[in-house]
Amino acid sequence: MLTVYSEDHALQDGKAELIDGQLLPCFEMPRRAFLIRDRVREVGLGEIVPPEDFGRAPIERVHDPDFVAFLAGAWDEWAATGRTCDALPWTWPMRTLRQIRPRRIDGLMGYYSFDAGTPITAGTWRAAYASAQTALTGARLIATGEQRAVFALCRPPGHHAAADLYGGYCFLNNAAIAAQFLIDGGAERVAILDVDYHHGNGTQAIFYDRPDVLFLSLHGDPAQEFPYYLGWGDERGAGAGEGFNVNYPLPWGTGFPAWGEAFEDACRKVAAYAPDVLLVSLGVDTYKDDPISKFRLESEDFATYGARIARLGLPTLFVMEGGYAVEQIGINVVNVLTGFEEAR
Ligand SMILES: NCCCCCC(=O)NO
Ligand SMILES: [Zn+2]
Repeated sequence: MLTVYSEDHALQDGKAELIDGQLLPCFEMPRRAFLIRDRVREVGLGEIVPPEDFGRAPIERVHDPDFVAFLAGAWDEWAATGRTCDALPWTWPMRTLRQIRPRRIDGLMGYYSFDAGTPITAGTWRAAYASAQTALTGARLIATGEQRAVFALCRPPGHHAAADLYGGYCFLNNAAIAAQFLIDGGAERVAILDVDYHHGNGTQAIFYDRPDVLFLSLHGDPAQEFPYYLGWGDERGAGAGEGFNVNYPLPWGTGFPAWGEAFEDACRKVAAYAPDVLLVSLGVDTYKDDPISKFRLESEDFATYGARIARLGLPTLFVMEGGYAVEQIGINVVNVLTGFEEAR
């Protein structure tokens, strides 16, 4: 399996995130992608290639141009105020307040974000842009038939980012950008299967009223888990998209037996939808030792579900999302991919 990877991911190297009531070192760190890359090399998964550059147009097919312009210029605006630390929002336009775009960078960050755990740094825009290009390159390789399965080693991740919203360590929604690129290139149906521990609220929101992209997500029950305010079981899509959004909220402590049951149901729904391409938002924070998550998958379970994905027999693009048990991340990610390869 070919891997697409950009060294520019390392330009996103935040110093701190607000979590558990304190500023802690960022869990979403460059070492995550380095260790995944090293494991890909170690097992000989396949060639590793840099992304092509598709420009901003495919990004703006998903994200609002004013949001993209904000992300591209946010660090400079922050630095122009004389501050050198990471840029973190600290106030948001909640109930009773207007959804109006202020001028001050502090207000703009609150307008465009939904948490204080996603630092904007001097390198954020270049890293996020490269991550989107990484997913787009994988999509092109699949669309042209050059590859049947590709691993887009994206960092920063993307599934929490919506049309004009960032958060959850995500700035641009790599999987959604790739899905839209495939649709624009002639695909009639694309399925996005999100196996990250957290609900892909951004991906859901982007395609919620559309039948041409089926979104399915297994995740920590939002009644008790981030992102809390989306990902509930009664969210099935809207308008023409009714029935094309499927959430599987699962309780803390969920292990592979229960997780696998939901996953099997999701796979059957993907098969019934018969997409031209399957995208997998591959987060491995479902692992039992993940420091910020509460499922109980073992490393071998990742190979098991990778093989199940292969048995769908679809052109498949794996897009890297979360996973913070850093010393094990390479093994868990590549277990999915080798499990897939061995079952093809
Ligand atoms: N800082 C709060 C938790 C962010 C979750 C990031 C993630 O892994 N999403 O999939
Ligand atoms: Zn996650």
